[in-house]
Amino acid sequence: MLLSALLDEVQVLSDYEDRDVGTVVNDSRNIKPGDVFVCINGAAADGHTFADAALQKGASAIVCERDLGLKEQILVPDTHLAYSKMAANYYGNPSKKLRLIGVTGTNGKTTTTKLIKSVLTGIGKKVGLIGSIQNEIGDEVVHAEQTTPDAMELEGLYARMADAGCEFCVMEVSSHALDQRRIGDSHYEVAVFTNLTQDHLDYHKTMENYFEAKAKLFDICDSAVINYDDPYGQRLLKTVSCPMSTVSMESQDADLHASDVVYHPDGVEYRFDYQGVVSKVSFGMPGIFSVKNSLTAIAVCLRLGICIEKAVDGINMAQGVRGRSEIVPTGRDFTVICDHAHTPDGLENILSALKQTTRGRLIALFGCGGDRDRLKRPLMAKSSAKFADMLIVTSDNPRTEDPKAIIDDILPGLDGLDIPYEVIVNRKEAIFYAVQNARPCDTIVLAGKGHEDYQIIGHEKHHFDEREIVAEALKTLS
Ligand SMILES: CC(=O)N[C@H]1[C@@H](OP(=O)(O)OP(=O)(O)OC[C@H]2O[C@@H](n3ccc(=O)[nH]c3=O)[C@H](O)[C@@H]2O)O[C@H](CO)[C@@H](O)[C@@H]1O[C@H](C)C(=O)N[C@@H](C)C(=O)N[C@H](CCC(=O)O)C(=O)O
Ligand SMILES: Nc1ncnc2c1ncn2[C@@H]1O[C@H](COP(=O)(O)OP(=O)(O)OP(=O)(O)O)[C@@H](O)[C@H]1O
Ligand SMILES: N[C@H](CCC[C@H](N)C(=O)O)C(=O)O
Ligand SMILES: [Mg+2]
Repeated sequence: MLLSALLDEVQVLSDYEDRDVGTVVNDSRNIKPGDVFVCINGAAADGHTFADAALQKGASAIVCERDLGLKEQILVPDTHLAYSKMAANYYGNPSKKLRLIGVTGTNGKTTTTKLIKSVLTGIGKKVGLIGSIQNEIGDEVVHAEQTTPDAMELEGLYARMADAGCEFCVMEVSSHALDQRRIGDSHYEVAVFTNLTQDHLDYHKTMENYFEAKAKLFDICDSAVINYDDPYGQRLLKTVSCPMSTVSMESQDADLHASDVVYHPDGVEYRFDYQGVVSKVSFGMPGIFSVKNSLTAIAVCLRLGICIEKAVDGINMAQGVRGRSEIVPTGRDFTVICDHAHTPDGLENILSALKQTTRGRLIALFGCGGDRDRLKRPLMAKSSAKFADMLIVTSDNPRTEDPKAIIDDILPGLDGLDIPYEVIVNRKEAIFYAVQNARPCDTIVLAGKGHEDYQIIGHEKHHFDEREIVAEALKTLS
């Protein structure tokens, strides 16, 4: 591809000689001869320091933000932006061939995107999906390493979706991706805001920065669906200028308002009113957030022009989502639930929901991810203690942190609270303990890892599937 074509619509501040180049790469370790290396000043390193290494591996051009004194350099004002635009150019701007739906918010992105895809697929549409569990091109599954992938991977996925005939792409848009401009010039037919509660302050530092990152999605969309009950949702309502629908469980002022909610151990039922038409939903995932996420998915479908009956039918037929309130079979008189709650708000939601349907003790097993927001750790303990009868504090993905030090950050959240708890650092041993000590009618919630089938210790991923571990633990029972 010609360098000039790759740089189409990229603001370039220096002269360069046009030539054929290879692909666009932002990691010097992956350079092949002829590639263009883009220097990104990241959280852990400054890509500009790897320009020489990239040249030694045969890079044909170096895109950078500051003068490196190299004849191969191409100066741009913002390399994040240049990288994502070059990625789009490399793949022929495939997002323009798709109807994009972007979902952002602290919790509920994976569940809501899955539900939207489910409704669209149910009416015969071919749909791509990008998110934390996996990426999907119709029925084809593509491994996902991140919630919102790096720009080259993202544009590559868009291209595969467009080639495969997908009309829609439903995607989770993380605050990191918005901040790092991984999504480039993607433009969304519908942008969705689920909620904003504490997470990722290691990266964003303040809730205000975190909110501002999320709010960027609403500058690049044709229409929006916003959670009316969330204080940050209320702030968005005042600033977003495109057409929008609001969803609420609390206020009749919202465009879609859920009422007459009935919680079952395995699902929810509710009614909602939309422009004077009352519809009834019966959705097979439990908990208050299942009402919120399904109502949000319905609002998105209405924005896409799908009729209300088809949207509601789609939700009524939708399957649960892996690792979200997932019941792990035990064949015993106690229940094990595997859930991805990994924030104070997520834990409060799952545990308050299960409290209503648990006749025995509600036991919450959780840890906190390493190399992630430290400030949320004691708050997660406090949230769990609000509704659980007993806690088992253990590890999540310790990553490069000492698991015991993470637990030391969690425990102060329990100071002064009268709740029994056990600390078992090894998560497998903790799950064994929970299963071996379960009593009739207890519910054990394995929180935090959900769909993950691995545990990250240091920089390594080890196979760790909670469903398998529960099955192993059950075999030890008499
Ligand atoms: C904090 C964060 O988001 N970091 C992401 C970011 O890395 P970065 O730009 O900060 O990279 P860096 O390590 O500082 O290096 C700077 C530059 O030097 C380059 N480099 C580095 C070393 C070298 O030898 N040569 C070289 O060229 C790097 O490739 C990079 O371009 O860009 C990288 C490429 O896209 C990502 O892989 C990386 O994700 C890291 C692994 C990560 O853990 N991200 C998490 C926090 C994340 O993004 N999570 C959200 C989920 C949020 C949610 O929904 O809850 C997500 O969207 O997945
Ligand atoms: N609307 C919601 N509000 C609050 N909590 C929710 C909501 N939906 C789901 N949850 C809780 O949060 C957990 C994570 O949900 P989900 O995976 O859908 O969120 P996410 O935004 O995709 O998370 P991630 O940050 O990992 O991408 C669920 O397992 C559930 O416990
Ligand atoms: N998308 C979230 C997922 C967290 C999952 C939890 N298991 C953890 O490792 O903290 C993150 O990357 O922060
Ligand atoms: Mg997700």
